[in-house]
Amino acid sequence: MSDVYEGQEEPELKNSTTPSALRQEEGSEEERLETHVAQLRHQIEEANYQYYIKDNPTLTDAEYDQLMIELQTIEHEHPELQTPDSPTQRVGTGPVQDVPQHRHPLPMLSLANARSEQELRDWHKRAQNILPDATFSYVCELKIDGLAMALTYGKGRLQIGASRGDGLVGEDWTPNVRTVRTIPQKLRGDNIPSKVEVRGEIYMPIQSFEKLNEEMSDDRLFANPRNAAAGSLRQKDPRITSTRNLSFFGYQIGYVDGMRINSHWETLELLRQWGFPVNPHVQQASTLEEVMDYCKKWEKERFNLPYEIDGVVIKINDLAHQEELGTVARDPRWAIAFKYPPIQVATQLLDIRVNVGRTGSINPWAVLEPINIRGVTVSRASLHNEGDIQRKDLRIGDWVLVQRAGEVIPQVVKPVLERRSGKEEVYRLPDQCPFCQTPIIRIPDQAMAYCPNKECPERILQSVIHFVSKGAMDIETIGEKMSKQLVDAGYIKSLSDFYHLTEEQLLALEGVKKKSADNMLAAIEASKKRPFWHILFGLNIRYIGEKSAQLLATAFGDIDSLAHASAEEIIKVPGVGPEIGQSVYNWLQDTDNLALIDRLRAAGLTLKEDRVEINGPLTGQSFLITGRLQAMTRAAAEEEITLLGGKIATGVSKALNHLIVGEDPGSKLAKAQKAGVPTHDEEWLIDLLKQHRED
Ligand SMILES: NC(=O)c1ccc[n+]([C@@H]2O[C@H](COP(=O)([O-])OP(=O)(O)OC[C@H]3O[C@@H](n4cnc5c(N)ncnc54)[C@H](O)[C@@H]3O)[C@@H](O)[C@H]2O)c1
Ligand SMILES: [Zn+2]
Repeated sequence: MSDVYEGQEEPELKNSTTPSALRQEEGSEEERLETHVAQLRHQIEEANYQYYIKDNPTLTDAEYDQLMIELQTIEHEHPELQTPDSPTQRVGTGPVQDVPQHRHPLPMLSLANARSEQELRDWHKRAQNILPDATFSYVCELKIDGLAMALTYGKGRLQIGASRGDGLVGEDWTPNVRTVRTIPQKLRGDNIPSKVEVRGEIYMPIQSFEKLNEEMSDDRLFANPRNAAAGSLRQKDPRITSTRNLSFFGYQIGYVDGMRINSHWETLELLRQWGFPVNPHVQQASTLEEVMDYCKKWEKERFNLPYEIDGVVIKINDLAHQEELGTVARDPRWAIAFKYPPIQVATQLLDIRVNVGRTGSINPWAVLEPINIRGVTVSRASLHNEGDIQRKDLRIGDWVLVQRAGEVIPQVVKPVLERRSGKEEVYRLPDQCPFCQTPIIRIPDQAMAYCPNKECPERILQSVIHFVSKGAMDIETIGEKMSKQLVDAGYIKSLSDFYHLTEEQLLALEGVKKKSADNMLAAIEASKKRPFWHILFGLNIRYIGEKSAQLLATAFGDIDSLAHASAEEIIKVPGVGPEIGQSVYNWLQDTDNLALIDRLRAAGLTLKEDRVEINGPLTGQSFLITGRLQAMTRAAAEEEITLLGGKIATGVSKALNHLIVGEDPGSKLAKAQKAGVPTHDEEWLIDLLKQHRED
């Protein structure tokens, strides 16, 4: 988690307001308390800004929560210190200036937290005291770790998608929200109100988060899927949002015109009918014991989910009860979040070592005293880069907090300063690559260090392992072990050597029989037909992930056009950006790399976007778009059609299969009608794409 603490001072953590802690300071007791409260508020405001506006938290959630609890406790004990603008009274933080604002017709609230069974019981007791005669039933939901959105539909069509902001005024992100594929543009069914506001969570699946971070430069890594989701949604260019694989779960109706809904469970059912994804694990409960069981069950099972949750939300089912219970400050009384403890454990940092990545990056990693975190023994963790180690001030011998969230690789969060003995050693990156002894280079303004030696054995091995992997050349029969055997035997010095391997060579390797040698050769042969973008991805160009490889392949069509493009032209491709663009450009300026491309071409690889070869559900069909689309940009629509195998025609002819007609269509419409080409509206296209999208 490289972003934690960046540029921030360590917050002073105090757990209680014991007078002894305060007495040591100057001034009267009240003054000291006031100053302390002001400090807390300032720290929380600052953390809110970094978290909600910059999508780049400077505290861990646990640290933030601790500050908040402290402030709440003081305000509770000293009501005279409470102010209406205290962070305890408001959610989130106001919208940023240059984004259109959206005033929520009904405030978007936060949730009170329970961290133990007792706190859950206390919540229940408070509700029961207000409504002594009521028999409550509950709905239990997973607390998806994303960002809350309010989606306004008029006559069944999506009109506004807004973030929560400070609960009263949010940011209007409608064009970006439209790119989230699981959010319906149009409600389904015939039970559709004239106006309705649907609330839910936009989130990023863990897998997409990890992929995205692979493509980000190391000093811009997202701390967690929540920040990645927020950062991806809050983009000036919706085209970037559209590449980020965001998803959505609906969980509430903010308001609705002319429709009577009696329970929260009914709400969820309606949302499903209208076409919203509703989390499949929602469950009804009739007793608090059942609620507890649900909380316990998901505390364990949450690690098997493809997205992150940070707790469970419990809502009182009956909407009449909800209304009577109302809200207090920023939280409804009828709901509570049962939060899971952070998955951080302390252990000792025994050593720091480095490995070399497939692009030559020097990657330090932590050797840890083995420790069990949620059922998995962790003995090593990634440390990203030297800058990150310095920022966190990690020293060899330190006790450190390690966390493992979801499938995410274990991370060293920070040292436990209180446990320092003074014998800890400050770490410095070696001056030479430990695998080939070449002096390491550092690129100015980048946190990363690299082994520049293209013949570095470790770098070659890692690049080979990547080349044969699934998203790249998909040479299934060659795994990591075989890759190492091939490199060690000296057969593979360059990626193109794969295409000159002989059966004889393979049979000479330990444990290789004729059958497996034949299988390997067949798989290598088959890989020649891999579409261009997979090859581009397989070439181990710094920052190029699957998505950017697809974007580049679609934009340039073939390797020669890409190699002749200027850095500016590459950067201009929507979703690519300066870092990736510059990296691709630099890579293609290198004569060794160009020679590799020539050898791959000579071996028979397809280094162009052969559209017929994208064997997708739309293969063999041609499309043309005229007029303005509402839900997505034309470029995004064309890109998706292409990725599904469809072809974008250059003009109207009898051979054209589909003309998509947006708003204010041009002359193509008349031409198409004359030529008898089928025409469709945008919704038809959206349905078609939706139908064929593999998740
Ligand atoms: N690290 C930091 O610096 C920092 C700063 C600010 C906030 N935070 C984190 O954010 C929390 C406070 O944020 P918050 O005000 O969004 O409160 P919250 O996250 O505790 O709970 C409210 C939110 O839960 C979400 N949610 C997910 N699933 C839901 C469901 N099924 N039903 C209803 N809501 C659901 C919604 O987005 C809603 O807005 C803190 O406890 C802290 O963990 C951290
Ligand atoms: Zn090296």
